[in-house]
This record gives sequence, C-alpha cells and structure tokens, in this order.
Amino acid sequence: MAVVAAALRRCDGLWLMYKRPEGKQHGGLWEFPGGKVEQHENPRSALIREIDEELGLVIDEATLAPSGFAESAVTSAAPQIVISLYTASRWTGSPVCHEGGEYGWFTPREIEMLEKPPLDVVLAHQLFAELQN
Ligand SMILES: Nc1nc2c([nH]c(=O)n2[C@@H]2O[C@H](COP(=O)(O)OP(=O)(O)OP(=O)(O)O)[C@@H](O)[C@H]2O)c(=O)[nH]1
Repeated sequence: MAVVAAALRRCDGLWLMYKRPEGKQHGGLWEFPGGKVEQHENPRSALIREIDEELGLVIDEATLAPSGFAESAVTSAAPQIVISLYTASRWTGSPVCHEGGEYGWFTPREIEMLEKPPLDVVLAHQLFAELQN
C-alpha cells in the first residue's frame, strides 16, 4: 500500500505533527499527516487531498519536495506499506482536525521525543538529518 505524508514547516521553523485518533491503527501516536494513495491518483494530488480532508489546509503544490521514504519490514505481519514524505512550506487555511485526533507544532528535538509509529521514527530521522546537512 502506498501512503503519502506531509512535513509542514511553519515560517517560525516549527513542524506540524498529527496525533491519530484512538481506535485507529497506531491510535494515540504522532505521525506526519497524510494517507493512502487511491488507485488512479498521483502521490502529490493524494497528499493535497488528504491534508485538506484531515486538517482543512490546502497545500501549495509548488512547495512540495520529496524528503523521506520508509517501508515496513518484510517480516511484519501487518499490511505492507511504503510511505513517501514530502516537505511543504506554503498552504492556505489554519489546521482543524476534521477526522478527530489533534495536532501540534514542534521543534525537531520535540518530534524526536514524541511517541510515533515505527516508520515515522525513520522518516523524522531522515528529514532532520537531511536538514542539518
Ligand atoms: N498518514 C500516515 N500514515 C502512516 C504514517 N506512518 C504510518 O505507519 N502510517 C500508516 O499508514 C497507513 C495510512 O493510513 P491512514 O489511516 O492515514 O490513511 P487514510 O486516511 O487514507 O485511511 P482511512 O481513509 O482508511 O482512514 C496506516 O496504517 C497508518 O498507521 C504517517 O506518518 N502518516
């Protein structure tokens, strides 16, 4: 399953993380917001749709840049997923959690400390390591 996620960077340098609603897979954990790419959809438009549905933000597609990739372990019993992470620096609207859950703005150091699904640990590491270079 192909999943796309966004690392939204505010101009003050903080990043948005989304806490999944309880009851969903990985409920209560903090992730980069996004969701599954539907059939016949390209990854960038899937990401723009998901962020609008989930948070009511319309990302400026021109600012999307690929910045991370993670895949589930082949040995995992859970459905296999591949996540592509894109950074985004411009959007319209203010976040509202339309599908439950909550959001927050964090420093990279704070994101490191949040409880996250395993693939987000990898994505956060790639994102912030890349930014330091
Ligand atoms: N969106 C998102 N999903 C992630 C991340 N990391 C991670 O393991 N996942 C997993 O990837 C899958 C994507 O599911 P989702 O629930 O966000 O997607 P969706 O909105 O299209 O699903 P739904 O419409 O069935 O609720 C879930 O199993 C989720 O736990 C992440 O950073 N962002």
